[in-house]
Amino acid sequence: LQAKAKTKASRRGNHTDNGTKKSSISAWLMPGAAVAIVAICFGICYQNFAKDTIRNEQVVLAPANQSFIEPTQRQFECAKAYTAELRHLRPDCLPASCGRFVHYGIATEAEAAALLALAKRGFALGGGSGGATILDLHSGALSLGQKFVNVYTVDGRNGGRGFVPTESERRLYAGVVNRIRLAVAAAFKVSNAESLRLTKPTFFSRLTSAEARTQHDEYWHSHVDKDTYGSFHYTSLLYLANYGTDFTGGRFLFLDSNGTSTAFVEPRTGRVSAFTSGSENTHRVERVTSGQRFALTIAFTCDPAAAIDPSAMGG
Ligand SMILES: O=C(O)CCC(=O)C(=O)O
Ligand SMILES: [Fe+2]
Repeated sequence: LQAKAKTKASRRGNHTDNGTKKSSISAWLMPGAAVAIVAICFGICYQNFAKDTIRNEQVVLAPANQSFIEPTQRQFECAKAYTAELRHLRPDCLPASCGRFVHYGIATEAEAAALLALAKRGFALGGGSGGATILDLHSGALSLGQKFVNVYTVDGRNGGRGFVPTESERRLYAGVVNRIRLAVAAAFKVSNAESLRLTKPTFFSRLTSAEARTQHDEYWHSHVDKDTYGSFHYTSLLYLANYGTDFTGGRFLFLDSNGTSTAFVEPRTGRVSAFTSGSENTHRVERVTSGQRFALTIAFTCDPAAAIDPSAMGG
């Protein structure tokens, strides 16, 4: 994992974002590796494109930079490269239009609490030395200091790092993944929901205001998930902490092509934010200024070769 992380870090050095370096967190998350991170939310403000919600509630248009607290959805055109890739891969996985939504009720508060407990049990076995700690449920990659360990393969008796999700935690995770998958397919009017498959990395993140020690800690850079993670076509975030009480800062910002924030999401326990993963949804997470921000990243791919089994924790 360390080697992979280093490879990622070096690759990352080649990326630019308006002349500045790109997210280090993004670097960890590249395929095969450990993981990475970051965060955020889902806001909104594409008032010109507002259309409807997945429940057909009336949408209240908001001025730029205002967040949406109630379930809501925005639709707009996909980036050309995104559409071209999906059309080639699997046309029945294409969204009717690209967009983003924020929703409650996909996971109950009790379920979010149980997932947070699972995350904390894993994080207790490691912890990054900077502001970002991630635990990839699929690969087992866990931040430890400035490196990563594998919580599944490290011998718990010798290393004290055995991580064993219970059967009920495995079922909970797989159930939440499935519900989000169906919500994403419905929201974006994907003609064949079965064409959407979970992909990696799928990880818990804990973000704080601690000073960055490695590039992986720099979770606040602007990025496009499709570019960062390769296999992501639909990104979802299940938040496990509350903006304003558990932590400050740390909102999820959607950015326009000038890098200006046009909408944001305030993380709230149980809130699910989901969006198509192309450059139509360029985003970043604000730096956390106090407290701890917990989230679970669950993403879906249209590429059968990049699909993973939600119950296959540890590979
Ligand atoms: O945690 C979040 O709200 C967003 C994280 C993010 O952008 C990412 O992991 O790529
Ligand atoms: Fe992202």
